[in-house]
Amino acid sequence: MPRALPTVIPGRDRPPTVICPSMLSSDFARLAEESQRMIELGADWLHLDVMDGNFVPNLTIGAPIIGCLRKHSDAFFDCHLMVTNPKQWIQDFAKAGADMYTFHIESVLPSGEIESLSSEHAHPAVTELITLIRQAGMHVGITLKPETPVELLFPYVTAGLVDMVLVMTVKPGFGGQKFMPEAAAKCRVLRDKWPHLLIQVDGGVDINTVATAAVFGANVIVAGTAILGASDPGEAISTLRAAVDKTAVVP
Ligand SMILES: O=C(CO)[C@@H](O)[C@H](O)COP(=O)(O)O
Repeated sequence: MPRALPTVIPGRDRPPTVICPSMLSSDFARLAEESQRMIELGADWLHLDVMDGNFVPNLTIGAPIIGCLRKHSDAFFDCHLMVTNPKQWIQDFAKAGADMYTFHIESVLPSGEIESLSSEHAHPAVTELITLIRQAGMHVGITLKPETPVELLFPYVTAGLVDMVLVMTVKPGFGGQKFMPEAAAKCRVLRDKWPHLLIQVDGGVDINTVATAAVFGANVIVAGTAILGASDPGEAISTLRAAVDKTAVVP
């Protein structure tokens, strides 16, 4: 069983704020220590970026490292798969102790077809992948690159097939890039349609840009440089959380 997802607080217009340091910005040689430190400083989840050097031009960690980390941490492992074949790694990640398995829709849909695909009908390859992730005992996250239309995700959210949508606010592949507000605007479209959906943003999120993401409706915040690169990461976590909480309407 994966660790539980946050539940909606009565009277609030969206699910609770979840702060996820991106461990891509940590010293990988000290991953266990750094992960422990993030949780002690108030982080909710650990965001683990998995890159295969093919889907994106960078290579990071895979299931073996995540399995090693699991021996040192009971935290929620939020795994973002930037890989060409997400189906290939499902069992390995489930065994390694991943809680959330977030895949890119672009890695499942044939690239030449993305523009012409319907936003009304689910694609069988995507639903099959979602079923396999769930059967393996993980929560399901779906994500998209900044240039991919958000409407392509609608069939899976409408059908209640996914637990979280990750809106990428940079081109996936590297930490330390500039936040793209036009990509973050996809959160508004999702939040208006699904008030209780977990909506995650990732890429260039810091104390200056987080309010934009939160006003658009994001409640799950990934930050690498802004937390792990801060002189006081605990303060950075609190500041990000407070900025998001401030935008949540309490009637
Ligand atoms: O997935 C990615 C990059 O592809 C991110 O998780 C980055 O690691 C975020 O880093 P910052 O932009 O916050 O430095």
